Amino acid sequence: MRVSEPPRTGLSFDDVLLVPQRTPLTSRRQADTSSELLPGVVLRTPVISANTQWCTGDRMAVAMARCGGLGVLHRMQTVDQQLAQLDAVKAHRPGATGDTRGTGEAGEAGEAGEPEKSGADAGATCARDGRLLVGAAVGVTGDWRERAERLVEHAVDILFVDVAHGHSDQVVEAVAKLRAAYPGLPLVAGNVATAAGVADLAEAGADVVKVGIGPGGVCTTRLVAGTGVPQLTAIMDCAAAAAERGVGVIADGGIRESGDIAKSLAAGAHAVMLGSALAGADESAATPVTRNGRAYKVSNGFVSLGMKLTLRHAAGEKITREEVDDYVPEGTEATFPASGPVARTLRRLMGGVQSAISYSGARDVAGFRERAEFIRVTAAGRAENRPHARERSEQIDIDHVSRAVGDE
Ligand SMILES: NC(=O)c1ccc[n+]([C@@H]2O[C@H](COP(=O)([O-])OP(=O)(O)OC[C@H]3O[C@@H](n4cnc5c(N)ncnc54)[C@H](O)[C@@H]3O)[C@@H](O)[C@H]2O)c1
Repeated sequence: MRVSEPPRTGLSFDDVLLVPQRTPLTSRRQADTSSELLPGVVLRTPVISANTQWCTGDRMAVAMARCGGLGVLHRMQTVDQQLAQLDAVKAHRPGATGDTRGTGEAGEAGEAGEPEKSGADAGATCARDGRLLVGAAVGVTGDWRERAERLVEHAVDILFVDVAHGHSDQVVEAVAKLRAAYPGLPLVAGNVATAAGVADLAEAGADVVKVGIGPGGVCTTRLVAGTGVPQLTAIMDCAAAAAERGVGVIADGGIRESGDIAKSLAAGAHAVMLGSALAGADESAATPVTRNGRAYKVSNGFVSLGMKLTLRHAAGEKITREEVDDYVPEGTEATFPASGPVARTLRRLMGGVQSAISYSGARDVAGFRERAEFIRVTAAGRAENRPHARERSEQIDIDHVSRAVGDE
């Protein structure tokens, strides 16, 4: 056993605030949230929907790409099921119908996720062939090679090698094999929480590393395994190592509000991955339920069963009680309040990020990363951060505002 000397402090999102700085902007709408995840892949909304069974299927992947973000199809299903979802995303015709993100007025970046009345997918994330860009997850055991091969045959744009402990020999070897088999294919690998993890995955051939051990909204790794690095420190450590090697970073987990997205980008992430924050959306793969007259979406069993049993269940096999009892889950099932179209959530989140960029005196994400200054806060500071005048916070109740503008 050793304790790092001098003892290091791991910081979480709530441990810091961004210090306001003089801005040249006259409106937050002038701030540009675009971020280059990979050479040639720019996300106008640097948000990726999580590759979990209760977040990203084809509906969510289409909606995310149309809003300028990205969806990653989960692997908690058979290869054929995942391919059917991939084909469905690729069959979507940008501009075919409705609600997408606008380009904003001339000279302004516009608000992310903004519906565009003309129906054109103007700000959508597209591949070179004009179809929507989409990612898909693979593991490192079982049929993973076949899964990867068939996803590539079906024109997946980015492969995500996603394993709980990504800094393992097994994952490093899998990434190296995929890199050798598909030299030009964008590869994301994770999850890790240290500079050493980034170095090994980058060396193996990952273009982007996914960062986060245990911060997720439904994750219990830190309780079950007592393991993890507070997420802001993990992002900062990993982003520094990634910058040295010219690879990207996705901050995965622990983000509840737009301020946390802003802090992640300021700390060096090129995009964030959201699960719980998007799972209540109409397009999420979670199951809709109504309880006491209110609409919710619920996660659907993967967490309690784990990867192997979930895959057997998806293939129609019977699972015994013993097998379920033998599995040690590192997560918890969850219920998410229904939150309407994901475009609405993204618009709100990106509005917050635009505010953060302008408060830091920057115009875009690159400038934000350079200029941002974090100040640590105490418990008293954290208490001050939240609305604390009850009558006033009731006055600005968001449901009340929605009703007033006839949003519901
Ligand atoms: N990063 C996190 O905090 C976290 C924690 C738990 C699960 N998850 C997510 O759950 C999903 C399933 O992940 P998974 O890894 O269980 O999938 P999986 O069951 O496909 O496991 C992949 C391989 O990693 C090995 N593995 C898993 N945890 C390990 C550990 N602690 N040490 C060494 N090897 C380990 C497994 O034995 C297996 O060989 C993924 O999406 C993952 O990101 C994430």
